[in-house]
Amino acid sequence: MHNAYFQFAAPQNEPVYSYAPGSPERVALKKQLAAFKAAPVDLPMYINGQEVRTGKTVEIHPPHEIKHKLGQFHMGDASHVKTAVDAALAARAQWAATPWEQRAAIFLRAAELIATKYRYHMNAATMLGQSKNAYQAEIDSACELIDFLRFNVHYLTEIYKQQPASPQGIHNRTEYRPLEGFLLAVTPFNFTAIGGNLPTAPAMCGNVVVWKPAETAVFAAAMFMQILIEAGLPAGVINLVYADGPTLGDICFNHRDFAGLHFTGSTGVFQQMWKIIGGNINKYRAYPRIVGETGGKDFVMVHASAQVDVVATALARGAFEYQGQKCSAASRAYLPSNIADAVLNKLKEMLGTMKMGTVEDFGNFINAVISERSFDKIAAYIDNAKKDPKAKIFAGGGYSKTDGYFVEPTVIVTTDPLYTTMCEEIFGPVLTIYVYEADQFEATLDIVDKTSDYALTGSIISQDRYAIDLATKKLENSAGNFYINDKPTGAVVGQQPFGGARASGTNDKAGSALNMYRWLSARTVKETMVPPTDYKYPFLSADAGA
Ligand SMILES: NC(=O)c1ccc[n+]([C@@H]2O[C@H](COP(=O)([O-])OP(=O)(O)OC[C@H]3O[C@@H](n4cnc5c(N)ncnc54)[C@H](O)[C@@H]3O)[C@@H](O)[C@H]2O)c1
Ligand SMILES: N[C@@H](CCC=O)C(=O)O
Repeated sequence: MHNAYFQFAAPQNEPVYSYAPGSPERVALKKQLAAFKAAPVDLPMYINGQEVRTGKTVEIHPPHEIKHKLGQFHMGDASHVKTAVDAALAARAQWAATPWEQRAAIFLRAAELIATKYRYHMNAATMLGQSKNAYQAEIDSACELIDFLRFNVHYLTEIYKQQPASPQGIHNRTEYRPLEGFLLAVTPFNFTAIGGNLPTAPAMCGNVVVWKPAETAVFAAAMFMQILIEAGLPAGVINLVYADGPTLGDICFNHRDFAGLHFTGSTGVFQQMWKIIGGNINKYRAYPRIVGETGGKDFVMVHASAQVDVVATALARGAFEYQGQKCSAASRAYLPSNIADAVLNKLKEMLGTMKMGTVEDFGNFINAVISERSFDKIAAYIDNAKKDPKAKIFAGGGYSKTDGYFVEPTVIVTTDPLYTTMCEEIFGPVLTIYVYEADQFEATLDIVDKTSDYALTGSIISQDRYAIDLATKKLENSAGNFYINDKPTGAVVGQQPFGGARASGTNDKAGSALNMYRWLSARTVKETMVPPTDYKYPFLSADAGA
């Protein structure tokens, strides 16, 4: 029974802990890392609120310490995907009818549990499973995930308030229903927060979800699922399955009740899914909503007026934090000839101080890349650059997979603005730099715009306001998130809604009201207080026959 309009506190961004030497959070996190390393985990799927163990197990190893076994997860097959879809559909009616304040409370409670009781569990699982240092885990698996949960509750509350006008004698209203069917959330390895956001954003809206995380991120995903259950998420609302992509797609994309896809990952996989959904369009009850945030080839454009230290720092952080495995990572930069040498030398000096190794050693800025497949792909790009006359390895270039998948932060300088590594997404710690004549700023902006099919993030670094204005205008379509005098990474929920256009995705801006609208289907209801009782218009009765 609703007998009040409920309000939720306006959300604030979760404060980022520093993990500085001697801090209590550093002690607590190290303790949790040690605990996880001492006791291997056995991770089930979660279908209809039940833990499902198949016995077909896949081992989990930290990418930076591949000989250590962290535990295992239980792989599912087509039958588990089917059961998950059935469980979701069975849960739908009751969940959709549950009042907003009750649904919201579950996600706010999950946010609170992560902020307090499970902060170090989430961070340690992300550090060990996905090879993130403490700071990178903190901004992801603690703060960004908490922010997604709290801010999305706020955005949805604001959406529900939006109502049409009602003139005298008529009451109009808009109801924001969940979609008719189930949602599929398919999530990438690189951000635990994205893994958490993709199933929960539609679920908040009253939808039911089948969630498949990347195999390399199962540890943190399962931890988050346990927290959702502890927070009171009813059985069947979100069903976490581990299945290979094509098997999952075969069941979900052929189902009459498939209502939408919430995807983040590579462009190729998303385009393949879209094609299959398009080919099956006659099978569905309604047009599925398709939201996908995908790859990037993110740029840093530097003007002749830029400060050397600002540029070198933006490149060092933007390109190499989390080993360049952010969709937003700077992977191509354009330096003006007047400061290029100074920037390159400063950058090399910074890279020389970056330590690489395990996540337990908090002195390491660089950890491992996610998998052997990824390592081999990155190493091939580096090897090709070593052989190509158009490219020169300016810094780094080394790699080893003896103990873990380690790739040195690598800077390639090229004489060709269309060299392969200026165009293709590598998704590793490789930055390619093209030096342009300082008086060719505007022509180089055209090159920046046309070089890549992607349009995710980009930066302009300049002290000249006219140059900033020109770049902002000319690169309007080149990046969904555009930064002025900053690195192109590190968007914060509620501050820089995130997403790109062109081949980078549908630009529905994760962590914003725009995204929440995609999971709602509006019904408009008009009620007439005193209905008319005669079909004739007034003018007909007044001048009858004239
Ligand atoms: N734009 C963004 O907001 C954003 C954010 C994070 C990552 N990314 C992108 O994600 C990519 C890196 O993540 P990744 O390596 O996990 O991406 P990926 O495309 O390899 O995998 C993403 C998800 O899709 C699944 N998948 C793969 N093939 C499938 C298939 N045929 N059918 C169904 N599911 C399938 C994977 O198992 C995983 O769960 C990069 O391209 C990066 O730019 C984009
Ligand atoms: N919020 C992150 C998203 C990165 C995606 O992989 C950023 O802006 O760097």
